[in-house]
Amino acid sequence: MKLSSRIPFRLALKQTPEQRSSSIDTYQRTMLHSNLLRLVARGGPKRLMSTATKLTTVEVNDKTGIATLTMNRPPVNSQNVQLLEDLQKSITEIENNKSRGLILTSAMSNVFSAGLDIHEMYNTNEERLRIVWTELQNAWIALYGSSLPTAAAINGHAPAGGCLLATACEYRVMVPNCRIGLNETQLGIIAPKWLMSGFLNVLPKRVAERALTQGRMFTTQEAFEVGLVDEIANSKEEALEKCSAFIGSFAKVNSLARGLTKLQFRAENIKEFEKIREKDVANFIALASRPEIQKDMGIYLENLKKKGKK
Ligand SMILES: CCCCCCCCCC/C=C\CC(=O)SCCNC(=O)CCNC(=O)[C@H](O)C(C)(C)COP(=O)(O)OP(=O)(O)OC[C@H]1O[C@@H](n2cnc3c(N)ncnc32)[C@H](O)[C@@H]1OP(=O)(O)O
Repeated sequence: MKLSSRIPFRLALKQTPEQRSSSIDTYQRTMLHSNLLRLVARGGPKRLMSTATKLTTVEVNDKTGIATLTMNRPPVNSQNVQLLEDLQKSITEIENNKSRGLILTSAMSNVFSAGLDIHEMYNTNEERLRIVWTELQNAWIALYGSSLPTAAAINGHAPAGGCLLATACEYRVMVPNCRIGLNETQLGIIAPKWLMSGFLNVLPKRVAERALTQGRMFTTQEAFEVGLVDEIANSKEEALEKCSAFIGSFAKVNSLARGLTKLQFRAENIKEFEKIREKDVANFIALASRPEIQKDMGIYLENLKKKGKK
């Protein structure tokens, strides 16, 4: 089951708060049960494979059984609807193919992901905005809610939505001289709580609050010092090796117990997210449609283009 195939939230909205909370618990139980079945199924033999969607590839190492999911949308892996959908397909595939863990990385040489594709939000209609935001939510919950061990080999810059994907993983290894962070306040926008939750999981509250209010982009070294990334690697290859070593550290741990323990840690955030996900889409549409936000997006895109030409 894809975690994004979620509780029947429209039904839950018609219920009393008590009924709603019980529906959410039912969802959680269903989610844990389905992840449990997947974990039990994972006990079988490993398979070697290499597959691709339009914008992602999945390669499973036949020796370690670890899958590497690579985002490949030049020039900067900005997250359009296609990339967000392909990420979900690849995550589901990795969860179903008996892989031992998932490493997320990028095919670009200096960018992990530039976050949401701003072109997708600029000069568009409400329906498109709804699709963009829903697919971002779906991609995030598929990664954040996966019971597999997950790690990000951050081989380049990871602003905003790039940081979101990296912090949805359990472990992060980053190459030097890049930047990572949630820069939303710098753009004059407010990231919703669920979007911050991975960040809040890994940083002390005080550090997270300051970084989020400043819209701070950490250098690799700074990110390592505050704990936003776990290790620094000198190359993408080394980052992949370190991520594999992290996933390998669970080799002797019962995978069912591991996965369920992880999900218990994340259940509260997932539950909160499920409660507000529809409202969150409406909020995003309202925010992104505002004329002043549209104007700022246009200026931001122009500046990015000018910078690119320098
Ligand atoms: C203003 C946004 C308003 C949003 C409204 C509501 C949103 C509410 C909630 C917010 C949640 C998530 C938000 C996001 O994820 S928004 C995206 C934020 N991302 C950024 O700010 C990153 C911007 N990009 C960069 O800083 C740099 O590109 C880079 C990633 C550090 C890479 O630098 P580089 O020198 O290697 O490449 P560069 O020359 O800058 O870019 C190459 C081309 O790619 C285009 N481009 C870069 N980033 C984006 C992007 N996010 N969306 C679309 N296009 C992007 C850039 O314009 C260049 O294009 P061209 O070749 O000149 O045509």
